[in-house]
Amino acid sequence: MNLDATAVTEVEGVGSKRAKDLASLGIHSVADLFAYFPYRYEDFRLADLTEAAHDEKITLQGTLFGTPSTRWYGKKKSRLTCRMQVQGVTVSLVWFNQHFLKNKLMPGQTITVHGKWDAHRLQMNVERVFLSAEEQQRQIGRLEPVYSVNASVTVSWLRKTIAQAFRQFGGEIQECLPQALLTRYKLMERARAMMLLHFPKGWEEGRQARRRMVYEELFLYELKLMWRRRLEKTETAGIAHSIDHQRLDAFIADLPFPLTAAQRRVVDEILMDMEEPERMIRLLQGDVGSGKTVVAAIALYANHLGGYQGALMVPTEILAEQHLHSLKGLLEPRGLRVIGLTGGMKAKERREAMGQLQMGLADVVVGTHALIQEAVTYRNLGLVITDEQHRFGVKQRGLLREKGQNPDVLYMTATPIPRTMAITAYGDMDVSTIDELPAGRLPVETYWVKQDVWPRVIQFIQKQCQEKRQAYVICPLIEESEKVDLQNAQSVFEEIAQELAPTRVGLLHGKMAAAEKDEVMRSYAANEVQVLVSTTVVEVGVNVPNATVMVVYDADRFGLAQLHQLRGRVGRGSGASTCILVANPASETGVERMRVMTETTDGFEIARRDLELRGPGDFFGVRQSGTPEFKVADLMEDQKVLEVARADAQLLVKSDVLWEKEEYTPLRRWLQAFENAASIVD
Ligand SMILES: Nc1ncnc2c1ncn2[C@@H]1O[C@H](COP(=O)(O)OP(=O)(O)OP(=O)(O)O)[C@@H](O)[C@H]1O
Repeated sequence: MNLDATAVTEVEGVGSKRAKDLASLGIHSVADLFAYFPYRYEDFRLADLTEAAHDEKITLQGTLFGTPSTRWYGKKKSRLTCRMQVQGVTVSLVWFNQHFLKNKLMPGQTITVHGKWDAHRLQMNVERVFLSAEEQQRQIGRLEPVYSVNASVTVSWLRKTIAQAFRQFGGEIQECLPQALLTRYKLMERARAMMLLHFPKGWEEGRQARRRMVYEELFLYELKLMWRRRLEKTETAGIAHSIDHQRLDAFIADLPFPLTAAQRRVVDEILMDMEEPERMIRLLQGDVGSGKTVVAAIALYANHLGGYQGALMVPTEILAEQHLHSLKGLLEPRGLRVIGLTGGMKAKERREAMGQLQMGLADVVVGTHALIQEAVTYRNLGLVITDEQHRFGVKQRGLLREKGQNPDVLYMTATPIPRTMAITAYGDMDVSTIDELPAGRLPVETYWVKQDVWPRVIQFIQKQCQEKRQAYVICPLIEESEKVDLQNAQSVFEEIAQELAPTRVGLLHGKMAAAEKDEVMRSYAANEVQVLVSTTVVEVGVNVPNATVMVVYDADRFGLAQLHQLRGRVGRGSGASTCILVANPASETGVERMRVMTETTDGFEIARRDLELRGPGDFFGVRQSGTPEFKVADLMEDQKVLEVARADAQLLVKSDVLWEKEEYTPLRRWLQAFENAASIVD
């Protein structure tokens, strides 16, 4: 029996109305119902009063004494109190708006209560009460599942429905993991684990059930990634680039600076991949300012030497402009033709650029998403380098494949992420890391100041400008408060322009026309404008090495990853740089963020602290879409399991047993179903 194909209406007590309610929670089949796990458990084990923590929910059993009393607040609101002797201590019980209980509470009676414990007043705010002996016996020691529900479904109805589903269909739950893995990790069977996750008999059993389901979830996830990678690598043959190493080495030797050891290493990794006939799908991660652009330029040149066109795709037009400029500088002296292609270009220019790509007149193109739109065709695209921000997913790779192109792909990310995150987010890629900054870089001195010293911050900027340095002043802008934020940026701009006159100050924000933005950015890069007041459009990738001051206004409104990116806009040359965070944080997290920023400039460390402060869900929410929400696994807690599951999946994808042994049939089916779907979904 296929539980995925069994509708919830097959469960007794679920009619079409109820099925609709369940659908609103994303539950359609019996399998969905089983996989709708509780997010926590109500604990009905009796608490030890000496250990009960303040504000925690606990369960107590004791003997009532004295008479309960009710106090009324108006006609509807009441507060019922009663005293109870528990483990030799007198505690007070409080019920809100349940005056009708008064007659049921008899002095001398033993009852069990559950609710929030106030350890200072020795008082419980009672949520559940169990009066009869049978009721108490049934409830004490239980762990009751709590589900996330909405207005149309209650927790208790869901609990009952899931229990009913187990009675009818629990026996149909199929094992999906091979026996070898179950034995190796002493994992319990799938059916039992699912049952116990919903209805644990005790904590230890619950823990074991969870362990099993976490492993399964992470293993299947990794297996899917490994499988996708294998499909892409083997079934779609890549390009075995033939690279003229002599000319490439000459190019590298002619760069204005020697490569760092880390750059050299990642260049070798990339070249090796390119020379292989298998398709390259590689992630290049490096901290801000670590010099990824030049690595990209080298790869593009190598690709050209093998006779192919290359593309560099970036998230904003400003960046496209900047990279176009620097790639032209590096590659045109070598005889390459480098062109730009963005959505903001005039129709005629666009047509011209597209024509050059189609005819093979252009060797390298730099642009935004416009690069892979349907109308754009390439003569022979051999390498696409792209930015993490708009992940060039399976869908986009498919788009190119449909055009008969199967280029190598290199992703660049300036948000270094901890290893576990990299494994989950980029599990289907190889990873190269630049873990070293160019020599001579001074760490950016970072200060956190309160808003009342703003005039002194302006003075500081002025002083730097007198020394011919440049400064950024960044103001937050978010959609919800866009209007006010824009006004704010505007008035900060006016204030600074006035204070610093005749120093030239520029303003940049996302609402400006593309040409206007380009012009402001160009004049800033050329040092015609010395101070740039901007909303976050400069966050990623902008490179103006002469800028040495970064002021972030209302810094607590930015996340850590963003602050790190912003700070990375300075300290890109040999001059000493300063970052000033102006903030009066309203929350503890805000304070903590400021603290982290002043304590470290290491992007990996900041990513780790960010993760601690926000939890992985959020981390991905901002940076990545398309990263899975796990049902049971928790990336922070289950890192080790993830690593193990990944290694197991990697091994299995390469091994023959997957295809030959009977016990692997469920996994095989699962992968094949996924293979069929892979062409439709990303
Ligand atoms: N090996 C090197 N030695 C000295 N300077 C270097 C070296 N590599 C790169 N640079 C310079 O360092 C600066 C930063 O490089 P780049 O713009 O490539 O950084 P990035 O890794 O793209 O950083 P971000 O992600 O912050 O934009 C540039 O001005 C570049 O010319």
